[in-house]
Amino acid sequence: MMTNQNVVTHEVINTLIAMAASISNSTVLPSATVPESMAVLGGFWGLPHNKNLVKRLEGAKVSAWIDSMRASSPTRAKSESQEKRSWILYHPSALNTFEQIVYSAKGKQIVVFLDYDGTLSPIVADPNKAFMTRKMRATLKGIARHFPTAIVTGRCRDKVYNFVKLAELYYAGSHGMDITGPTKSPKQGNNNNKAVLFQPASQFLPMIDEVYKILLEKTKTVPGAKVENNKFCLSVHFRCVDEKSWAALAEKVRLVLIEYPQLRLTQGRKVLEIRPTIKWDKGKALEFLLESLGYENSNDVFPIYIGDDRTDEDAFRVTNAATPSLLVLRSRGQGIGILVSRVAKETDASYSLQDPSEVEQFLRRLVEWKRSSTVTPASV
Ligand SMILES: O=P(O)(O)OC[C@H]1O[C@H](O[C@H]2O[C@H](CO)[C@@H](O)[C@H](O)[C@H]2O)[C@H](O)[C@@H](O)[C@@H]1O
Repeated sequence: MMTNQNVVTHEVINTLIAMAASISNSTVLPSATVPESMAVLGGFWGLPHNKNLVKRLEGAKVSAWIDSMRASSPTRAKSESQEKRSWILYHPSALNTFEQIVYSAKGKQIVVFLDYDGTLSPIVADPNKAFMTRKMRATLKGIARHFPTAIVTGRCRDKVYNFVKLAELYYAGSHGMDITGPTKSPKQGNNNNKAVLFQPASQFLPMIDEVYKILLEKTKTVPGAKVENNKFCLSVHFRCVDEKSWAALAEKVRLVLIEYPQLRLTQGRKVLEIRPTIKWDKGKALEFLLESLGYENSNDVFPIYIGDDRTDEDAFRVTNAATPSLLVLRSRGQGIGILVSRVAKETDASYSLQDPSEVEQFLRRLVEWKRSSTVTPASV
């Protein structure tokens, strides 16, 4: 006999899939995908929904998003914990291991990839005021003089350009869905770089704009909530929202997204990010840029990727989905990922730095190392 407990509806399965995806890789799968293997669980699609169970699962999904946002922005109290002390053994400071890093890069072309928020600029309450220091800009200028350098960010490309203001860099905005090359040579000469422009999600622009307007409207009653239009993706900010209202805000976002199965959601530092379901992320952007620079299948390149957020894991992590010959960082076995964090976090990065000021120190040492290693005997 069928009881309420064993009634598993299509909707419940979809919610379960979305929850599992949200927990494992922050991905909301298209609602149409119900694995056949799960049908055997019940084999009774179309029977009345168990509304309480559905509600509980939907609530669990919202809680999973919130837990994930919390995990991305843990409190400082944990920074000196035992956990951090053992974590650092596996993710040593890139400053303390600098010599080892540059030794591995010997004879190879270093290419530098940098996330923006939390990596080049400190995290602040107002996303429009996430300025980087002059010192950081000067160091970045030096870096770009010696190595191809790209900013890879969830931000809108124009907005991040206005913060960084360096025309000699590559920019990959909207989580890598909006890529351009330098418009100026780092050495002030002619710009011989081939023009690079890649926008794999252009067809989603009208939908993103539509969802932006809906979210603005739906979230306006939640004090502190902000919705940011990052061109090919959106961010819903929780940082200035009372934690008691986080679940309600996340629920509003969930309800809007039900109507847009072509969009998916990821969690960052007190932010929910909404973007197209295309197979494109910061890792793919890194591969694309290496390829544009002529380093496809090359052993002579040493990419260094520095980032602080969950979305940077796509670049740290092994990926061989689209281009099996190109693997990201660890799997290339020749580059490194550096996580910027004061606390222990699960990561595929090999090294760590504590904050943007340590990132600046690391980059400055890289410039000094390059300068000293290219000094010719005649110029000494
Ligand atoms: O890939 P990123 O460059 O790290 O972009 C991720 C998000 O960064 C920004 O939000 C974060 O920084 C804000 C300013 O410090 C902070 O207020 C917010 O809480 C952080 O999540 C940016 O505003 C978002 O649009 C990006 O998605």
